[in-house]
Amino acid sequence: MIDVKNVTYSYNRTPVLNGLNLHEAEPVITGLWGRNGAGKTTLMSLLAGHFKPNSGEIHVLGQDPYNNLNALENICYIQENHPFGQHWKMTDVLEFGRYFHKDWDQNLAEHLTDLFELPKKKKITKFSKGMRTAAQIILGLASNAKITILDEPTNGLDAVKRKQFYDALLTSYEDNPRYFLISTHHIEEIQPLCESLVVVHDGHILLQEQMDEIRGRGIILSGEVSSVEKATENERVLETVKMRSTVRVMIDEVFSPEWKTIATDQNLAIEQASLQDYLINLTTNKKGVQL
Ligand SMILES: Nc1ncnc2c1ncn2[C@@H]1O[C@H](COP(=O)(O)OP(=O)(O)OP(=O)(O)O)[C@@H](O)[C@H]1O
Repeated sequence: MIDVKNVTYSYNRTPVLNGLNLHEAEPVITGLWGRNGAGKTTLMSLLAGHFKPNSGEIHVLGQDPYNNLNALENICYIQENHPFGQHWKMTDVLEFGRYFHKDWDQNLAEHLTDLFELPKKKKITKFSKGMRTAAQIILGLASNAKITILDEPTNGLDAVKRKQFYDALLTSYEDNPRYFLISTHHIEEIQPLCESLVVVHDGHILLQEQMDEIRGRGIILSGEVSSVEKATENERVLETVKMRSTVRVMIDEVFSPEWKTIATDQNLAIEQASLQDYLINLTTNKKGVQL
């Protein structure tokens, strides 16, 4: 579905993506995570054909998306602040969607407009932030595009609306499996929806894995310094927090019965790291924090 090979991209000679590779052959809901400025939006813009890579190749459904109307027929990219026309109302948004997306689902668009309680006759410029976001979501889901890219789609949505969006996304995906790439800073919340996760860091893909596998990663051990050191001496330590005579470390391992046994043997407390904390530690160097 998408194939990104060795792509580099710079803004005014400042490199942002640096030999980035990403491949996905099947329809899947993929979460895209990275720290601020990691390059998520740049990657999404390249996939949507908005930019041309400085070097490397991008193929979306077998075609180079840059300046390619044929390829763009199958791509729906909803930016964080999607540009709506100055005088647009919801009826214009739905009209726009119907015009630009050949697989547009008008019934779904109408249903979601009602579900999100969006007034049809009010100008989008007069919408609240959450209402604008909901309008963007409607464009993204009802497009039915084979490649649907959503940049921070839940920004400004309250908890009820976020749940409605997740349910609508899953139902729409079950009806019509396609490639969804969804960038987020709130990985804990969207991880149940995602079958895979891509992490961008330092201009390349740090991780591309099945969500089920990543969910199990990150173990936190705490106890006496010497016992923790013994248990973790051959491990990749992602974070160390010293508290007088005890220490708390996160290691890059899968939470397992074997590790529970090791912890019990060494008289250590053990817990599974949250996905968010694991990813933050994977992309920062927080070793040696002293409390
Ligand atoms: N139009 C631009 N001109 C110059 N530099 C830019 C431009 N857009 C982005 N950048 C820079 O490129 C880098 C990557 O930005 P990008 O928006 O792709 O990151 P991101 O992962 O989406 O970040 P965030 O999570 O903060 O939205 C940042 O250092 C940013 O300052």
